[in-house]
Amino acid sequence: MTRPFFSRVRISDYDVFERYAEETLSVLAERLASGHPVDFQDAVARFTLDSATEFLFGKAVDAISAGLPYPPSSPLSSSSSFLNHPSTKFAKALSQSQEIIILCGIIGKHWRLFEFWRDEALKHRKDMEEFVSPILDEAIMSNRKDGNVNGNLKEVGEEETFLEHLVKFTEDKKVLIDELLNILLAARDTTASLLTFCVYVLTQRPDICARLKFEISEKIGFTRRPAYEDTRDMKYLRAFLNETLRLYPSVPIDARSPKKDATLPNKNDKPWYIPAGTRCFYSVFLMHRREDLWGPDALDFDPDRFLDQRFHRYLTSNPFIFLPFNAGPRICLGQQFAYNEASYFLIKLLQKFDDFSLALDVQPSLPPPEWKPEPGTTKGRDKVMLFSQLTMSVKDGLWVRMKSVNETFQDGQK
Ligand code: HEM
Repeated sequence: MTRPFFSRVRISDYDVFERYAEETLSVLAERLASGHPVDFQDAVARFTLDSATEFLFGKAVDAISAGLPYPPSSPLSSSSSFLNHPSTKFAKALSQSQEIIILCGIIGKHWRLFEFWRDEALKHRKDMEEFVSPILDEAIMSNRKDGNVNGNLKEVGEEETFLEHLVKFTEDKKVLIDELLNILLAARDTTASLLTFCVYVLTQRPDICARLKFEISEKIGFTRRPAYEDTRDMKYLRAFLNETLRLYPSVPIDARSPKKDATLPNKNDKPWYIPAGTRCFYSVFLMHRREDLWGPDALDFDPDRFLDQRFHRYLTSNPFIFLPFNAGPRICLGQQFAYNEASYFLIKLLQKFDDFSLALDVQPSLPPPEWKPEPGTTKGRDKVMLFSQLTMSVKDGLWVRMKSVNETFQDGQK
């Protein structure tokens, strides 16, 4: 019932992204103009939460209107209007539910003992339901009004939200909330992670930033909003997104368990025997950095590897070495939505900003100084601390400075 909703027409409706990208970029510009750096990771998590809730429920939680945090070292950091904003409650409940999911996954079947006295997720679920419940009621009522009580009209309507589509199948509020929150969890932090690491790379690689801007100037210019037809043909942008997902995959570790007893090949030895039901974890993060799979420059950030002969040499012949969205029947349903959303946001960002740099003076967590770069490893390469729960992020936010593109530059490129 979910799959038809992710059709091309639906996911290439860029109006959903426009409003929240505009709002996020103006909030960022305002804060930067006041002389403060911004936590880019926090800003894009607000953007992806607003776009995803609008796409799914037809109503955004409006997380961007809460404003942005100040660096923890700033005396302005704990404004009560920011901390008590209704969207902050929703976002916090979503993140804390995610932490419980991870714990539950790690502890496995003994998790029930931890919940002997109380349901750990209940409070967070209630906080989210407070927002979702009235929207559900409205969708159920309107479905009944349309005379579709028995759910006969199951095709996806043109202007329909995901929720309006789901209520044609069931009015069971528990099922509806589970479905919606499941997709929201899958959609928000993954795309926020991708955008965060894209900007981290831009702070390190002005050469890549210049090539992206060149492609934008050729295809769209610096004043027009991007359309689906523009982003579809932007090869360097897509290669940049893929290279970011290769070295900084949003989902760095994944797992599968076989339904029946199975074996896995073991290069120079007998195959591995995997009994049915055994959970096998694998690191997409490490696989994406292997020189035997990606070549001797596997550790270098180079989008061209998705455009030149290396693409055919390594990837066409062995496509399962690149798994940011996983593969097979349970491949990410939102893959195209994510590419569209990230492309849209990055184009708008690069149309408006320049000179991206890390604000290391306010960055709360930095890699320890003894982590010196070592050839053949990525130890000590990154200037920020990577952090991983279900998704990968920058520990304690990605604090950056960037400059608004000046008018002269814009005019010169038109
Ligand atoms: C850069 C962004 C994203 C990345 C890297 C990503 C990655 C993934 C991965 C690795 C999985 C498979 C998890 C597993 O092994 O079970 C997955 C599943 C899924 N993703 Fe995404 N995702 C992204 C964005 C999105 C978005 C924006 C949506 C929805 C709008 C979405 C919806 C889903 C859904 C519904 C599933 C479950 C599919 C199923 O089990 O059949 N994802 N995603």
